[in-house]
Amino acid sequence: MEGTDTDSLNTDNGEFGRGCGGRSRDSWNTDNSEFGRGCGGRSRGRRDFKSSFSAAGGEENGNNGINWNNTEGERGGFRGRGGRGFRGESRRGSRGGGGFRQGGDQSGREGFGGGYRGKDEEIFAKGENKDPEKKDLTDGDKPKVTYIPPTLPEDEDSIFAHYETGINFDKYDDIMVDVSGTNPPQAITSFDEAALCESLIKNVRKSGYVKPTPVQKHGIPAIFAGRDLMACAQTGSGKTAAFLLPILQQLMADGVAASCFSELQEPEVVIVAPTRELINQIYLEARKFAFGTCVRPVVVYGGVSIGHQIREISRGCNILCGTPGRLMDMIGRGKVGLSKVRYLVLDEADRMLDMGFEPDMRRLVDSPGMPSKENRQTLMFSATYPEDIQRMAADFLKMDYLFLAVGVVGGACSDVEQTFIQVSKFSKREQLLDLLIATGMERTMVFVETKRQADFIAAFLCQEKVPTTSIHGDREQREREQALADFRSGKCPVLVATSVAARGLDIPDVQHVVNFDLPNSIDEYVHRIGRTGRCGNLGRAVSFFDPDADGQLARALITVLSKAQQEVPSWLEESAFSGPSITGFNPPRRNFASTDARKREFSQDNNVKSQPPAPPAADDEEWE
Ligand SMILES: Nc1ncnc2c1ncn2[C@@H]1O[C@H](COP(=O)(O)OP(=O)(O)OP(=O)(O)O)[C@@H](O)[C@H]1O
Repeated sequence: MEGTDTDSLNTDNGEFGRGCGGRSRDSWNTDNSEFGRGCGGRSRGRRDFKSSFSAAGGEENGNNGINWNNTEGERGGFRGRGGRGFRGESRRGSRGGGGFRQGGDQSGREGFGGGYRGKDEEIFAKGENKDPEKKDLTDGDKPKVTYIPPTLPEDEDSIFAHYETGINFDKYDDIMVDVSGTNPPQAITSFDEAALCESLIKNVRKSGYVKPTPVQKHGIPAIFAGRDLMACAQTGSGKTAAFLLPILQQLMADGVAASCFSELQEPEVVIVAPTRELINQIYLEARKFAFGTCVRPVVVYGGVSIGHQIREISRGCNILCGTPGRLMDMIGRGKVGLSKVRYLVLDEADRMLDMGFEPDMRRLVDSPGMPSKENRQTLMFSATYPEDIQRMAADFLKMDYLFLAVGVVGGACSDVEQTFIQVSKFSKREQLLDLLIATGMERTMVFVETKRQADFIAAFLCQEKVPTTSIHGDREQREREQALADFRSGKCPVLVATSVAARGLDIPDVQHVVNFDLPNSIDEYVHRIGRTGRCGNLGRAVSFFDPDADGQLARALITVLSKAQQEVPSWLEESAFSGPSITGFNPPRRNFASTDARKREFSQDNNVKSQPPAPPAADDEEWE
C-alpha cells in the first residue's frame, strides 16, 4: 500500500504526482497553473507546490498527522485515489509502475459488468467477491486489508464527549409533528416518562441530554409499543438516540447480555447505514448509551481487517452495526446468525432502499434465519423520504407501521442559513478561496461531485496554505478516518468531501457547508447542508450555482428554500422558470413527500403521480 513512491496523477488538464526522496519530477498541471511537487522540492512549474498534503502515515495503523509543509521527501504527501498512482487519459509525465489507467481499470467502471455501485464502495456487482481480504484468500491478486482502527479510548470523558445544544433547541418544540397509522401511542414529554432503567438514564444525562427532541418524543414510545416505524425528521435532530434508547431499554429489560462462548454470534439488533463513517458513528453512540451495561455493540465495515472484526464479533455481539457489504460477508462466512434478530434498523433509510443498496437490503431480509417482517420490528429513519422509496419501504414493514413526520418531510433544517452564489464553472476555485479566507478558520465542509475533484480542490487549497484534508471513496480507510479525525480536532478546519460524507455525520462545530458543486438530487442537498446547524445550533450553507450545470435543480431548490422560510434569490427563480427545465428536458425528479405516502394513495383528490426514481448522480463516486 505504502511505498508506491512513483505514484502520479494526470488529469485531462494536468498531472498530479507524488514522488519521494527528492527524486521526483512529478507535477500537477492545471489549465492555469502547474503545481510541481517533489519531495525534495525540485518541482518544476510556475508555482511550487510545497504544501504537500498528507492524511496518510507511514505506519499501517499509525496516527501520523497532516503535514503541511512537507518538502523533505517524506512518504505520505497528498495522495488521492486511495494512495495508489492514478493516471487519467493523458499519460504525460507518468513515472514508474504506480499508476493505473482510469479507463482501463478492470476493477473500476468497466469491471462491474453493469452492476450499480452505491456511493460508498460497499456495493459490488452480483457474483463479484466483495471483500478485498476475502479475495486475497482466494486468488491473492489484491493486497490484504490489514488496517485495524486505533483502539477506542475507554475513559468516560471521551465516551461521553458531546457538543452543546444550540439556541434553537427549544424551538424544536414548535415543529409540527404528524404521526399516521392506526393507534399511535402517546408521545412522551421527558426522558423520565420513558421509564428508562437506571444505567441508561445515567448515560443519557452524561451525554448532555436534558429533554427529548420531537423525533425522540414520538419515536421512543412507538418503538416501545412494538410498532414498525418510518420516521422522518430534519438533519441533526436526534434520530440516532430515538432508536437506540428504546432498543437498549428493551434489551436490558429482557436481561440480554453478551456472551463470548459461541463461535456463531446471534445479535438481537442489526443496524445498517450506507457509509463506513456513519455506521461507525452509530456504533459509538450505541457504545456510549450501553456503557456500564451487559449489552455489547460491534461494528463491521469495509476497508478494515476482517480478521479483526471477526474477533470483535466473537467476543459477544448484541447490536451489530454494519455497512451492507461487510455485514453480508460476515453472515456469509457463518460468523453471524440472524435468527435472534428482533430489531432491524435502516438509518438513512431512503438511501438504503434506493437503487444502490436495495438489492442488498432484500438479500439481508431474505437471509437464512432472518425473522420475517411479522416477527421482527423494522425501524427506518431519515431526513428525506421520496414517495417512491416510501412505497418500496412498505415491503420491509408490517402493514400497520407508523409514519412519523417531524416538520416538512424532506425539508432542510431551518437553522441553516442557505445562500446561493451564481458562478461560472471557471470561477469557482477562486470564489472558494475568497470565501474560505473570509470565514477564517471556521470549520467548513466543501462538497464536490467527484473523487477527482475532491483531490484536486484539496490539493489546491493546501497549496494556497488553507489547512485542508479530504474524504472520498478512493481513499484508504485509514486515510478516511485520519481525515475525519483531523477535521474533528480542528487540525484541518477544511474538509473537502464527496457525497460519501453527505449523510449522517455529526461533527461538532461545523459552522459552514460549501457546495462547490451542487449535487444532482435535492435530497442530497438537504443532507449535505445538514452537516451544519445541528441540534439547535446555527449554521451556514453557501452553494455555487452554475446555471449551465445546475439549472435542473433550481425548482427543487426554491421549494426547499421556501419551506425553510429562506429568501429565494430572484435570479434563481428566473433560472427555475426559464430554460429547458420548464420544457421537460430534465431527468425526472422525485416528488417532495409532504407526508405519509399512504395518505396520498387514499386521498380522493390525489392527482399526484408517482415518479420513477431519480437517476443516480453522474458522479464517479457512484460508478467506479
Ligand atoms: N435530546 C437531546 N438533547 C441533546 N442533544 C441531543 C439530543 N438528541 C440528540 N442529541 C445530539 O444531537 C446531535 C445530532 O443527533 P443525530 O446525529 O442523532 O441527528 P440525526 O437526526 O440522526 O441527523 P442526520 O439526519 O444528519 O443523520 C448529536 O450530537 C446528538 O448526540
